[in-house]
Amino acid sequence: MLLAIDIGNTHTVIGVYAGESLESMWRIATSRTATADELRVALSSLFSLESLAFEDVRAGAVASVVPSLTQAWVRAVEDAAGATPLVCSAKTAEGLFDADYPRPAEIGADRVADAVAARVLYGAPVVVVDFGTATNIEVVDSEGRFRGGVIAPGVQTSANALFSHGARLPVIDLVVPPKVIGTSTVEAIQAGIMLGEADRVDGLVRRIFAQLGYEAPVIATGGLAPVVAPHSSTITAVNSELTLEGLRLIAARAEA
Ligand SMILES: Nc1ncnc2c1ncn2[C@@H]1O[C@H](COP(=O)(O)OP(=O)(O)O)[C@@H](O)[C@H]1O
Ligand SMILES: CC(C)(COP(=O)(O)O)[C@@H](O)C(=O)NCCC(=O)O
Ligand SMILES: [K+]
Repeated sequence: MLLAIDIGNTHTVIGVYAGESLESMWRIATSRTATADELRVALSSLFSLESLAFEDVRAGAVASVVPSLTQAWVRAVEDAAGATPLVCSAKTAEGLFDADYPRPAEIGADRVADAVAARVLYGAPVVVVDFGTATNIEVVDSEGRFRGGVIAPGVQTSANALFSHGARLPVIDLVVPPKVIGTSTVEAIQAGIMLGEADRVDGLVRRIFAQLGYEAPVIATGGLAPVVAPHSSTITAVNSELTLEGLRLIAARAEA
């Protein structure tokens, strides 16, 4: 089995693969100050919850965008599974990740994994929109090369900024309102945040197509993808496992 861990700024997603099949997937809160011991305890409870055994883990792969947690997770996987995980980056994904980009080392590991999975699973060209703490877009051109993309505030991040600066504004649920013209404060904010997000992505994707000179399938992933994607006119598929799939592909290639 492969233990794949995607450490995002808000959530850490943990996947257990048997070959190409994702057997278990858990989403836990990312705590920036967690220690390797705490992470090992978390891993061990999740494993026992589904009667999985550490002995069956043969390899690990980690994509981290939270530098303070990378080593803690590496140690937790080593302690639990006895295997040193591959740490995903533009460099360790070499062979699967071809970047036409000035400084590949600065690309977030989740973006590398997303781009790899999208190209392998959907072909090139392809665009990924990852709705997390940030809403980021990855562009893979018709030659299969990562060309760069977009980093914008994520849905919850934008909403938080609005609440903290508007003295009279209530906290809202991140759901899409029935109509764009809000007839209450809550609906008006939901229209601004949720429909605004779908339209912002569509506008950015159209600009990306214009720059490339051609269109491409657009794959949505990240916590809020299922909520926003139905309201977008450019997103063609939702794949909530895209980042984990990228880790699986990168780890498989590193082993071969
Ligand atoms: N399963 C879910 N259902 C609804 N909203 C979610 C879910 N998971 C995450 N979110 C929302 O998406 C935001 C960030 O998503 P996530 O993909 O976890 O970010 P990151 O990859 O940056 O950790 C969270 O702030 C939360 O509001
Ligand atoms: C863009 C990100 C903040 C997205 O993180 P997430 O929303 O998944 O928590 C992350 O990929 C990151 O820190 N990237 C480094 C900068 C870059 O990719 O250019
Ligand atoms: K993201």
